Amino acid sequence: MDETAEKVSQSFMKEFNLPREFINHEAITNAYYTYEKCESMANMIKNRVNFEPKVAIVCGSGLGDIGNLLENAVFIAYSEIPEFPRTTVLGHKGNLIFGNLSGMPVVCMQGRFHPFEGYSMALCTLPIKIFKLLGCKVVVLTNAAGGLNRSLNVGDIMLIKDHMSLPLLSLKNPLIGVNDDRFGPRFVPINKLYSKNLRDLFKECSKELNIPINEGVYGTIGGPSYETVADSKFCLASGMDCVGMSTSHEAIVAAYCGLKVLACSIITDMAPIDYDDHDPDHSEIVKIAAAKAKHLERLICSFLKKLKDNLNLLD
Ligand SMILES: O=P(O)(O)O[C@@H]1C[C@H](O)[C@@H](CO)O1
Ligand SMILES: Nc1nc2[nH]cnc2c(=O)[nH]1
Repeated sequence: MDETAEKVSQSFMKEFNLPREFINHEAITNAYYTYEKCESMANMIKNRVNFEPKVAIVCGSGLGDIGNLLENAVFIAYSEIPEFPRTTVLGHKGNLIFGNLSGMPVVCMQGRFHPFEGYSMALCTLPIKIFKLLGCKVVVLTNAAGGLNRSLNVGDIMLIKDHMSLPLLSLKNPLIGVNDDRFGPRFVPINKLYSKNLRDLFKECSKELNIPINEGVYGTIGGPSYETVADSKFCLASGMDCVGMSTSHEAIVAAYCGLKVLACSIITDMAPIDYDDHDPDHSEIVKIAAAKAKHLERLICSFLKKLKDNLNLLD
């Protein structure tokens, strides 16, 4: 660590009375955002909205319009919630929206936090803990992703059946630090992370609406730089079907907190696997996600309706 970073870290630890061993970025965040602090953030929100959501929807890049579908919507800007992070990325507005969607009480996160913005994984996933404390049972994660598998096309919807996260594999994990059992257990099995029951329900919606979907493995890289050709080839050969910079760590914290997870990618571009391939461009990615969001919105609405008729899946 350089000298300035060390000084900042020292003064932070002194201010919050953290022992020396909390030098890890994730551990510091987790030590700071205690269960009690998260509870008081959740209580502040409950007092504002007087509404108990059962499902949380996290909107990916360019997918924030999902939030505008909610009936009797109540908006809370992230800036109104003390100690909640702020969004910094184009296509991520920064509101929690509460309301009903297909008869299901929902909270929608219109804009997410990414590790490349400088936030720890633990801070990026703080909202998931808040959703748990608000009473949510399910989280629906959405994202914009680059297609690696050449059987995918721009505009396709990919239901995530599993993930591979390069940051998470290398000890950048939101659960690092002293564990509070009130959130979840120390060690978390994640081999069945993306609920089969919820995926089956989503597949039924796809058939009924005649909106084809693919199923595959989502890969997470740290970003904000996109992949080199060699990176893409490595990711593809490792079994990733598409690649993005979010979602996996959120899914892990959801599972840790006992929430069921459904996750979908919109393929907004093809990740470069040849030196002549097109450069990924974030403003294009946001435009394409927004333009293709209608099908995903219809699927999510139909999924919530089915979930309402199968509330046993929430147990
Ligand atoms: O929030 P998501 O995962 O949808 O955002 C994607 C991944 C990067 O943040 C960005 C790259 O263009 O879009
Ligand atoms: N290539 C590529 N395309 C994307 N589209 C959205 N996210 C990504 C990413 O991480 N890589």
